[in-house]
Amino acid sequence: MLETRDLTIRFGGHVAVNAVTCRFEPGTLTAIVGPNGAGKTTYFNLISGQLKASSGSVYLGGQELSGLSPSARTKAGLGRAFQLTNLFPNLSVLENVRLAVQAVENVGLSLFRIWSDHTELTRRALALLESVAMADKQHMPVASLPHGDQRKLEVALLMALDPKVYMFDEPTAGMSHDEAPVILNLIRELKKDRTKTILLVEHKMDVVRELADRIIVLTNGTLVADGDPAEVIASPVVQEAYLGVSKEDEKPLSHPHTPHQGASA
Ligand SMILES: Nc1ncnc2c1ncn2[C@@H]1O[C@H](COP(=O)(O)OP(=O)(O)OP(=O)(O)O)[C@@H](O)[C@H]1O
Repeated sequence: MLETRDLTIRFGGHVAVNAVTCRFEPGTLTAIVGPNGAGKTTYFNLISGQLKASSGSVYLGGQELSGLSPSARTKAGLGRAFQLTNLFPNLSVLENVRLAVQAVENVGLSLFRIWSDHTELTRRALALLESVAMADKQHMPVASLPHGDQRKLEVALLMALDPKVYMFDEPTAGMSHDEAPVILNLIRELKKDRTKTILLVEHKMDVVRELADRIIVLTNGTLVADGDPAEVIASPVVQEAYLGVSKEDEKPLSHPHTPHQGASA
């Protein structure tokens, strides 16, 4: 179980995440919604360690993660999408995924192991690429991929880690109508594994309605609603004050935008 306790960050005088205490259970997909600037991405950054909290703590399976680096948190089981800028832009799509699989397998520098495991690693890397419908792009350099493919590759790399917790920050943002279903299908598949905890920041209300087992609402950095999706969506306070949409409305919760630099998932 992932847990935040009184998690808080201040930027100067502005409290972007304000004492958020919340538990996320395995087998549950929790959607995190709220208006632009509510603190959703910042909350993710505090959990994954990209930002250092002003106060409060993060626990995963009882282990305190506060103070650990993002990579140490990844080792502990937190899965936040890679930023492609951290990859090898001139290596191919397949080579990048194979490196991710290899890193998790801890093959190390034994030349014999690398050679003998090569076929198996390639097979696993290809299977991951197939799951994001990118096997046909395996030989392309990562740097030359269009935006939608880059986002799909981020998800393939995340799956290579096989984390306990999957954190998706607007996973289909900027994708075409053809591409988005690939990612949504993958999330549907991941949900079937009851050992995984999934967090999803998402503006698209129809996606939230379909995928979420639970919704939490942040506004001005504060947790203002938490519960069953239908109840949270229907609650007058959320409808009127925070979402600004009518019950039947399928419009986004707020306007999608480009994620902040250094904070994309
Ligand atoms: N590194 C930073 N320095 C200063 N202020 C920041 C920083 N990161 C975020 N903020 C501020 O914190 C607040 C929360 O931003 P955040 O991006 O977390 O909101 P969000 O809910 O993810 O919004 P959106 O839906 O637009 O993505 C905003 O007022 C933002 O300007």
